[in-house]
Amino acid sequence: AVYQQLSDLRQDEFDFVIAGGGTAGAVLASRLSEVRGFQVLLIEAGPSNEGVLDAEVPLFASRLHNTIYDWNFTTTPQEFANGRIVPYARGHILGGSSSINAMAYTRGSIDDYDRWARVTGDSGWSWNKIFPYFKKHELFMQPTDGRNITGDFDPAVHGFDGMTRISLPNQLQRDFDARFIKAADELGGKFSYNLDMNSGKPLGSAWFPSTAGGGERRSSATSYLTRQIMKRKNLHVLLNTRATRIRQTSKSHSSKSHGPEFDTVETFGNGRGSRTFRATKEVILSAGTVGSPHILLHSGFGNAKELQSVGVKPLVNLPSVGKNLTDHPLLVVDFAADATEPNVLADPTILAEALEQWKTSRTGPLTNTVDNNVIWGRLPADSPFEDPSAGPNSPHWELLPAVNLGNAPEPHLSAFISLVSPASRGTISINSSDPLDSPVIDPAFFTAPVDVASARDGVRNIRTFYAAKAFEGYIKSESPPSAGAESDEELDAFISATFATTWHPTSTVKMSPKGADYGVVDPDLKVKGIQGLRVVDASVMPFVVSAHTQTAVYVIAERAADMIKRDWHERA
Ligand SMILES: Cc1cc2nc3c(=O)[nH]c(=O)nc-3n(C[C@H](O)[C@H](O)[C@H](O)COP(=O)(O)OP(=O)(O)OC[C@H]3O[C@@H](n4cnc5c(N)ncnc54)[C@H](O)[C@@H]3O)c2cc1C
Repeated sequence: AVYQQLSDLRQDEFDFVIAGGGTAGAVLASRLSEVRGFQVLLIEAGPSNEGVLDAEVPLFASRLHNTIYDWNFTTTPQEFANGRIVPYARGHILGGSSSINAMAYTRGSIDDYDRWARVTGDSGWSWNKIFPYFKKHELFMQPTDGRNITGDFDPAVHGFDGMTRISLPNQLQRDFDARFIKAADELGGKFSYNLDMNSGKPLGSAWFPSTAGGGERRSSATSYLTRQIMKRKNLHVLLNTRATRIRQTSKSHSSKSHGPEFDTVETFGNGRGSRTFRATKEVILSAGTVGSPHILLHSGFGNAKELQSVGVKPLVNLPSVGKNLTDHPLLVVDFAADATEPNVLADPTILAEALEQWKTSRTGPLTNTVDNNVIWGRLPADSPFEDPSAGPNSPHWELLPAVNLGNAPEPHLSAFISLVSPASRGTISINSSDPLDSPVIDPAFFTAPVDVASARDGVRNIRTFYAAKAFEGYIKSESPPSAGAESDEELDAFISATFATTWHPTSTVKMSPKGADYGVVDPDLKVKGIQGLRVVDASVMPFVVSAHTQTAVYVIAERAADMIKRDWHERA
């Protein structure tokens, strides 16, 4: 059942209490409630995703920023940006960031997951062991325009009966998509066509799949918390309620070998007072890379001195909480182009027609996400920097072409450049003892010089790609503010003045080997040194994957659900 407010829920005790109904939280609630004997409570700070049109129409994704469906965070002033503050969207809605994201469906490389296995000492996180979970999550389907996609993807690496509908672009972009493939063939080498960049070897140019299968957004809420699943008597979904702290109670167990048990979640419901919920089996934090360390810090988990300095009583000495924040910075380079693709979002007449088409048949321009194509590449082999990537299959940058998007009325072609193997590390911290205050978010973008080098390399590579003969007569010239920036210094000034985020923060509650004196959770995602508490979301990644992060979160949650079921000797 779904409860809109705290007072609607009668029960106070459950087997599992999950804080955060986002990407990972919804997967866990769905999978754990497959076991009829498990009573599961999912607590989400935001409202329902039901009936939110902007969260259904793929091309409307950007309209969800700065709304009630976004936490509307901002970063601290960023040093490399001369003190500029960067907006930092996070989903505040059932389905979390999967309900507001750009829907790119990318897994990362073999090396990304094999590095996780290596640094945690758990082979279960390796590419080969995780691979079945990609298939369990994915329901790959035909694009809604019905075109023949043979040769555009490799069926062997996809799942066809999983939970989340995935597809290649639902509609081709006239003028552009064919030229993109031609350019890849013409230039070859690092730009060569890659049949399927979700094979674990993403480098090269490829078609770009998304979680907009069937022409509409598929989030963890629409795919794992369907109406049918929501009818389960043992599944309770509480909306509009914040988890504020994790606590011990008089009922908590404690043992010398396993430490104290944290079995209770303190909540606050939208101005309607607070209440606690007890988990007889486990509390699971799934509040995301910003939310999970925020709750832990306010509960007294962290660096004792730092907690004391803001008036929080230290309870569990875990100095890594909130550290290692890793994110992918983003740049946009624009080109004037002879692009005849309609600018749907900027023209009210075209938009009205496109919306009608979407409503009647889930076809047309609104079914696509911002990009149909992608290029993944690496810094040159002779780069003087220590390689921050997981290995030779992991890209340093991603180039995403977008046609006629944004408010500029004149035809243009953009390239989004995302730095997907960054070396910079930031922090999530708190500056008060009030858990309702916003956390302090400092991604410390571009504090590692290799990230600046990757950004310059990305800009230079999109220029090389767009200079292919395939684009002759189509691309006219590069537009300001990047136009004319050639030297390292000129490019650095452009990067510093304009970079934003790709919204891929991870690693603030990172995994480390059992027994390690760093990290926050063990490879089974249990918080070190205590009992009864796991963290399952993007925050546990020991390193960010060199890809958009939602798919990695889905497979973390799928594996976690299996681990939890196994621990409690239950099977669906
Ligand atoms: C604008 C945007 C665009 C993106 N684009 C893409 C993309 O195209 N492809 C891709 O792969 N990835 C993308 N990402 C990243 C991806 O969506 C995230 O990595 C992933 O969804 C994170 O999952 P999560 O479960 O860790 O956190 P989330 O999905 O963010 O879930 C956390 C949930 O916890 C809730 N919560 C937080 N604090 C509390 C609290 N105290 N009490 C109760 N509930 C709480 C939140 O409201 C939220 O619902 C994007 C993200 C954003 C924000």
